[in-house]
Amino acid sequence: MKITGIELRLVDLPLVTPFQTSFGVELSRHALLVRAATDDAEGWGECVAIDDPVYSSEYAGGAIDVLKRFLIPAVLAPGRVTAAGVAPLVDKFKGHRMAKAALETAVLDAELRIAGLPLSGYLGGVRPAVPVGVSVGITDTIEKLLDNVQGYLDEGYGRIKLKIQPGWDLEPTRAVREHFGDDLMLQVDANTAYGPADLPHLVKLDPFDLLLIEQPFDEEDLRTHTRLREMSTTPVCLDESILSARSTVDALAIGACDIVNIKPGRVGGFLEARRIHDVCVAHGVPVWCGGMLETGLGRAANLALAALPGFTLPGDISSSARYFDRDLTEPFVAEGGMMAVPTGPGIGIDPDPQALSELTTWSEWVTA
Ligand SMILES: O=C(O)CCC(=O)N[C@@H](C(=O)O)c1ccccc1
Repeated sequence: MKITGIELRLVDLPLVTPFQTSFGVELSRHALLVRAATDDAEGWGECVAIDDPVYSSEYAGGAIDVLKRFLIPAVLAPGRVTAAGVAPLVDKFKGHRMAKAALETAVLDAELRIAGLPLSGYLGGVRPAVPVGVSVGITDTIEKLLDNVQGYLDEGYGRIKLKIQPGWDLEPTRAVREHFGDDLMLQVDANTAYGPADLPHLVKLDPFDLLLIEQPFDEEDLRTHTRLREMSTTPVCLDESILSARSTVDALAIGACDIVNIKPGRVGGFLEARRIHDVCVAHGVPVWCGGMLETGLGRAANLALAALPGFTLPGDISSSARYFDRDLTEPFVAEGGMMAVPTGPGIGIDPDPQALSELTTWSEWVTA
């Protein structure tokens, strides 16, 4: 496939409410989009890097720079490219998995649109709809948290994920469990906010019968995750530590997790995400699809991945309205805790031209 040009575009989607995690408060989603133009179709990729390098080392400004100066020229140089050929072309540039993922996805989307093949079918999806949950940010009070959770349950979400951090963990988790009962599918996400000294404290989450505790310790500290699994009955899930199929094998080999959160943007794209899925299925480890406040473009692609057989736990693929008054695309809506997998070619959805135009804050064409 010949790519005639690549467009980088920043869009600014205000969040309906501030989203507080252990690493900061998001007020709006500044998403970096990559559009691959060919004579027969265009493909879209969404870079999940946020504004500041506080979730991982990547950030939107750095992704723009590495895409413009290194990744895009490497992919355009041969004159023709396939999606499977993107990773080998950019492998010499270390890291920058989120930037690489957006570029690979744009090329893959264009390729599949030309072939008339939905991303889900291409990846090996087996479900027409997938279970989805919702991520609930840290709030000022327990009462506000309970109101927020009630609101999401009223919208039909079956799984609740609570953000936790030191000082906001046992009490909010206990309050939600006691208020909504034992049947609620409930999990927590610490985003690396704890250290080895917190092991005895985190074991106190066991009585709340959580689905999992997500990434309590540093991305590079697999051993303390292993130690927590030895001390606690709550399944341990990794997020930030899972960068590739190789790092997944290492994490499983030392018993660092029971469950894996797969985010295609974090691991370099959907092809590596599928490899991680396959490694986990081979080890009997359940996976679910994490979210990074994606617009409908990234949400559509995540739904395709979540249709693979090993994705047996609800993903963070909430309705567009959970985050945005106005999405870039037709809004995604969860019904009864489920969301339909797009069936159109490629990611199966296009940005609304007016929304794209009005929400764009910057764009630039990069050609060979
Ligand atoms: O529903 C979503 O898209 C967000 C789910 C979520 O909580 N993502 C968290 C995470 O750590 O997993 C996150 C949010 C913003 C930025 C980075 C990470």
